[in-house]
This record gives sequence, C-alpha cells and structure tokens, in this order.
Amino acid sequence: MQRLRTFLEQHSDNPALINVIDGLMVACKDIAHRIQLGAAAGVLGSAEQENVQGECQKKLDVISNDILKDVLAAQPAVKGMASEEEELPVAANSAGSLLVLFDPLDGSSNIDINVTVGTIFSILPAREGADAASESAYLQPGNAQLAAGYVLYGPSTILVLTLGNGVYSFTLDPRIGEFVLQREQIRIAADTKEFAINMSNQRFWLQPMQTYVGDLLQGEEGPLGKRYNMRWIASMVAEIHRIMTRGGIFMYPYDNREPNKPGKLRLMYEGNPMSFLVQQAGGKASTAFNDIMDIQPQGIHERVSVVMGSANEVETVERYHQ
Ligand SMILES: O=P(O)(O)OC[C@H]1O[C@](O)(COP(=O)(O)O)[C@@H](O)[C@@H]1O
Ligand SMILES: [Mg+2]
Ligand SMILES: [Mg+2]
Repeated sequence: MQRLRTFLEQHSDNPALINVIDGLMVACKDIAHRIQLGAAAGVLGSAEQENVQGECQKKLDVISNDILKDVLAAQPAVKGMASEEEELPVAANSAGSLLVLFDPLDGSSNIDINVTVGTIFSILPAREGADAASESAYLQPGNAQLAAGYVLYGPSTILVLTLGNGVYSFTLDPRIGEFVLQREQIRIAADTKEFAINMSNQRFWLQPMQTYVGDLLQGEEGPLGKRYNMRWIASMVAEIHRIMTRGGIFMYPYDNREPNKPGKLRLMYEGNPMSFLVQQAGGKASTAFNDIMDIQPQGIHERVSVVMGSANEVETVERYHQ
C-alpha cells in the first residue's frame, strides 16, 4: 500500500508542487466528508445566488470553493488561485511559485439527487514578477500545466492525477483518512464503442457533429460499422473517470444556443486539466478542430468545445470536421 505523500515524493522533485497537491487533498477530504453527510449536514440545495457565469450556485459549490480557497491560501507555495466560483483571481502568497485553478464542484446538478460529483484542478507555474491578482498571470495554454487531476466523490472517493509522466489513481481509505495508490500508468484504449453527449442539444450543433452522431446511431449498418452504446451522467468528472476505466468518447461540442461562446465547459479548469489527464493516458483531447491544450486563453472563465477520450474515435470526429 502506497500513500499519496510517499508517491509524490518519489515522483516529483518539486517540493512546492508536492505540498500543494497534498494541501488540495486535505480540502478534498473535507469536501468528500460533507458530501457524505449530505442532508444531515444541511449542505444540499441552492445557495440562492449566481456565480460569474450566471449559473445558480448550489450550497455545496460555495462550501467547496471556500474550503479549497482557505486550505490553498495557507500553502506558502500558492501564489494565486482562479475558481469557477470566483469572478476574479485570488492572490495568495507573494513568494509562491504556483497558480492553482479549480472547479470546486463539477456536476453540480447531481448534488441534490445523490449522484457522482467531483473537483477538478490544474496547476500552472507562476511567472517571475507576475501579479497573481491579475488575470494575465493565469492565461497560459494547457501545455504549460505542471500537474492536473480530479477527485471523484462517488461510492468511493478517488483521485486521478498526472504530474506529466502518466496517470495514476488513488482511493481514499476512510479507515486511515489517506489516499492510497490504486492504478498506475492508466491507459485509455484507442478504440471504443461508447459515447457520451447531451443529445438534447442535437439541433444546435454544427452540421459535422450532427452527421457524426447520426452515423454513430446507425450502428453496424452505418459508415462507422459498429454498434455504439451511450451514457450521459451530466458530471464531466464521472464521464472522464468512466473513460479512464473502460475507454469511450466524451463530447460537449460547440452549439449555437449562445453563438458567441465556443462551448459550455470552461477551458482553464475543466477542458485543460481533463485534456492533460486524457493525453497522458494515451487518449486525445480536441475542440473537434484543434488540440485543446494549444489554445492561448484570453480569459480565466473562457469556454471551450470538448471532444476527448479514445484516440481513434477523437480523430474520427476531427475528420468529420475537416
Ligand atoms: O446539464 P448539461 O448541459 O448536460 O451539462 C453537463 C455538464 O455540465 C457540467 O456539470 C459543468 O460543470 P459545473 O457543474 O461545474 O458547472 C459538466 O460536469 C457536465 O458535463
Ligand atoms: Mg464543472
Ligand atoms: Mg462547478
């Protein structure tokens, strides 16, 4: 049995990074505990306020955000943070060398129905002299990430992490309060017969996406020549975890409901960290046109079109868009 801290010390020579990931997991254990208590701790339901995205916040969105902010601000290595639930970046320690970006609670619409949610994080280097209270410090492409991961709060609590050298998963053992190593060098199969997309948006997609999904639905009688299965959990963490476990393709593509936005999901704390994990596991992460991690962000809350998972299937989607 290998504990997370020991693993980090063996796989990284950056003490700042090790301490920050350790700190993140202190926060995530607290979040996991509150999710488990649920209604008994009064954490379900709406917070009766909106975030910067104009989305109605759940109580647990706010609670998780506050826990992460408090724990990370106490880490000397954290120079600043950006969160889905904060309009502006939050400066922390001026001598810090790292920036942490996070979606404190992903899949919020699942909280009240007791279905899987998660936390997603991305760690970027803080440039020399950068102002961590200013957005410009954070606007680095996904390829600059030092580490990324998610914590899934499901039947068990699982951390899936990359430090840029493969993907590893850890299960929280509540008997000892520690994350212990579970899977090493996770690989996503190149081919799949399982897709995930919110079909209710079909009429809003670009024509190539409508054609591709139409062909998927034709199964073995269509041009793709195989029968597909479909899943939609409405929690990106849960979908990506399924793909980490048995392959698949996850899509939240551009749609014209809000034509000026490139997609629903957020680039810097959903698209980029998940892309880093998927790519490190041998999969692909694309906008349907380009690699997500090549995008030069223009804002911390920027949106992105997402097509990720099994490499050959993602390449098929890209071909439909050429
Ligand atoms: O409700 P929809 O449109 O299917 O969207 C589901 C998607 O939205 C998200 O819940 C967005 O994340 P948040 O809950 O952090 O806003 C993704 O996890 C999920 O894939
Ligand atoms: Mg999210
Ligand atoms: Mg969220």
